[in-house]
Parts: sequence; structure tokens; C-alpha cells
Amino acid sequence: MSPDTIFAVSSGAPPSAISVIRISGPHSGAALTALAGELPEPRRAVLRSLKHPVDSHILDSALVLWFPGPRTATGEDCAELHCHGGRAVIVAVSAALGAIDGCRPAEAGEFTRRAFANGVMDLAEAEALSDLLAAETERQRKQALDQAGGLLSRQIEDWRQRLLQGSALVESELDFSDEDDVDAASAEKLRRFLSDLASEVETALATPPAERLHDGLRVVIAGPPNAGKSTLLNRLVQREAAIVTDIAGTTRDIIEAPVTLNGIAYIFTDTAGLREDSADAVEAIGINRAQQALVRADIVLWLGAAWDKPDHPALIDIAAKADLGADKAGADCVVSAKTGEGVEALISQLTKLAQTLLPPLDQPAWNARQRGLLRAFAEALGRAQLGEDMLVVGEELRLARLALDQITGRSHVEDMLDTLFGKFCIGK
Ligand SMILES: Nc1nc2c(ncn2[C@@H]2O[C@H](COP(=O)(O)OP(=O)(O)OP(=O)(O)O)[C@@H](O)[C@H]2O)c(=O)[nH]1
Ligand SMILES: [K+]
Ligand SMILES: [Mg+2]
Repeated sequence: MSPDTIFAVSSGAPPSAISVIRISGPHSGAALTALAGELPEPRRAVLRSLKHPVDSHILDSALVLWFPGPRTATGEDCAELHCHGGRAVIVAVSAALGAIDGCRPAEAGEFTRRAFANGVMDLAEAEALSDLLAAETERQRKQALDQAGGLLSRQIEDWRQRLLQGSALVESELDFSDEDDVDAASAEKLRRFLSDLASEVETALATPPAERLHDGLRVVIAGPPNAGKSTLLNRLVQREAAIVTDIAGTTRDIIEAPVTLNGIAYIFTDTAGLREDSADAVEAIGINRAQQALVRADIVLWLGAAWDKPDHPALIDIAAKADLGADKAGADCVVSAKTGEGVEALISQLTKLAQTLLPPLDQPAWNARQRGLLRAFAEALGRAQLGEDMLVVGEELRLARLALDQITGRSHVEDMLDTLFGKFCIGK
């Protein structure tokens, strides 16, 4: 059964100067002919009057392009209409397209889903494309662009090829040796081969998760009441995100404020001042939430006494209220949120620390789904190294390959496709 031909506005919301309507599927050529009169030369933009296929009234004057498959964005025949970006123009052209046999409006992400189904891109690349569309910071953009270009997929392919070599070694052992007499030297060679592979996977698993880059690093501002936490938050995010008063115990709820500084996305979190003897039930709940936030923090900005510091691997110890004459031995940073003194220095310390906590540039960034599969891959490799029976080793290597194939979507991914492609906008 041949698929429907789909169409959608692929540029931004109307009204705009120009709207790009994309068409993909087996009837693309017929649809373009019906509206523009004839098929232009492939991949050449030409100006045409678009006419309604039934009554021939003029819909718009547009640049049209014809992309015969399979070397197209979706792997199918495609066409583009660069129309005027008015709402009525889009409605009229869409209605004309919808009247053509076999053509219907696209669902969210359907173009990309077809690209995946037709092997134009793999699943990891489609995930990266979704990240690229969502990217708001320079670092997110760069990482997503590299990954959409195959950075992660190339790493998987390298591991996959080596795994296949390992499987070939196992097969030859099974073919050429007596069952009880596996050649010790080849078994040792195989084990070394697998352990090298496993240690590369462990290195990848040790890199910071991609979510930190996409969602923003969680920076928690903590310390005793009235330390100036909310004032510092407001200074860092440059708006009055939290209430400031001279009353100890002002902040109770967790206050989150996303912000980009030096091209890195953060979620700053202001918390209730920590003290042990709060008689106020609401404040006590706030303190509890503050403690939970500290556990989840990627970075802590600590405004309390040095001896009271929470145990956290990424903590910046701040001497606050510098304008009042800070005296905090060994502080990393001396800041007055009131006057702004030291805030630039704090931000540059934060940037340096953040860089160590984000996935390194020019290397694949692994999201939660992919990390889960990498772990399954590493575990199968671990079991394969312990296996005495070559039949068992061969089976573990097959399971290892299955995990890799799920990362790029070669197999067993039906359940996550709707989730992924549903995140795309219509027209992508
Ligand atoms: N002089 C001076 N005063 C400050 C500074 N930062 C905060 N303050 C004052 O200190 C008081 C408490 O500030 P907040 O920002 O509410 O302190 P907090 O740590 O959020 O307090 P709680 O939410 O109650 O835990 C307010 O009166 C602020 O104006 C500073 O850098 N210099
Ligand atoms: K306060
Ligand atoms: Mg506060």
C-alpha cells in the first residue's frame, strides 16, 4: 500500500513574509503539476502562478521546487511551495492540496518520521534534530547540530562493527574446535578484545548526561535565613523573581528561574533559609524542600558559614554582603548582590565549573534513553567476558548488538517512536 502524500506549512506561524508549504509522498509530483501547471526541473526554484486544480482560479504566485525521491529530506518525492505568508493564502493553498486525491495534512513530526522509516536518518539523528529545534543556547545548538550530523551514530557504528568482529571470532571457535576444547589463546584474545570495548563504553557512560545540557544545569542557592540568597537570585536572573525582605524566613517555596549566562542554560533555584529551630510549620516544610533541592543540585552556591557547608562535589562557597565587609576565610568568591560587586567574577567561576559538568563538545552526548541502552550493552559485554561456553558468549554478543541497534533504531523501538515524533511540530 503506498503511503498518503502529506503536506504542511513548514515555516513559522503566519502571517509572515513567506510561508513554505512542504509536500512529501508518491503524489507530490501530481500535486505540484495540478497547482503549478507542470513539473519544473528538479531542485530549481521557479516562479509560478498556483491555480486551483478544479476551477483554475489563481491562489497565489509562488516559488516552487520539485525534489524527486529518493535522495530527498524524507526519502520520498517532495515538493515545496514558497507562498506569500498570509493566513488566507495558506488556507486557500492548503484547501486546494487537500482536494487532490491521496493528499492530506501532515501530523506532527510526520516528515521526520518518514525520513527515519526510509533510512534517511537514524533514530539518534532524529532525536538530535528534535534537540536542535528546541535549542535556545549556543552550546545546545552546536551539540545538537553535531549529533544530527551523525556524531553519536558514528560511535555506535564503530562499536557495532567491532562487536561483529567479536561474533565472527566466536563463530570460528564454534566451527573449528571440539566443543570441550576451545583454544585458550583465542579465548584470551576475545576476552581482551571485549574488555577494550567495554572500557570505552564505561568512559562514555561516565560523561555528563545530555539532559544537563538540554534542561539546564540546576544551580541551588542555599544558606541560612537572611543570608541574601533571594537578592543574589534576583541579581543573577536580572529580575525580581523572589521576594526580598529583612525578615528571616521570607522564602518558603522553591523558586526556579531559568536563565542563560555565557551561552549555558541554567535553572537557578532559590530556597528557604536553612535553620534547625524553626517553630513555623510552613517554614519547616520549606526547609525540607530546600534540603531535597540540594540533593538534586548540579551546582550549589553556598551563602552560609564555611563549617556548615553541605557535602556537594560542585559547590561555590560565597562570602555575601561584601559591601558590609565580608569576613569568611577561604571563600571562593566575595559578592555583594546589592551593589553588584563580585557578581561578574562569580559568573565566570560558575561558567568554568559548568563546563566541567556538561557533556564535552565534539563528543557524543548521551540522553537517558541512550544511557540505559549503553548500560545494557556494557552488561552484555561483561557477561560475555565471563562466559566459558562459546555458545553463551555468542548469545551475549547478540544481546549487546541488540542494545546498540536500539540506540540507532535498527530494531525494537516502535514504542518510543510516537513519543519522539510527537515532540516535533507539524511540518517537520
Ligand atoms: N547590604 C547588603 N544587604 C543585602 C545584600 N543582600 C541582601 N541584603 C539584605 O539582606 C536582607 C535579606 O535578604 P534576602 O535576599 O531576603 O535573604 P534570604 O537569604 O533570601 O532570606 P530568607 O529567604 O529569609 O532565607 C534584605 O534586607 C536584603 O536587602 C547585600 O549584598 N548587601
Ligand atoms: K529574608
Ligand atoms: Mg529568600
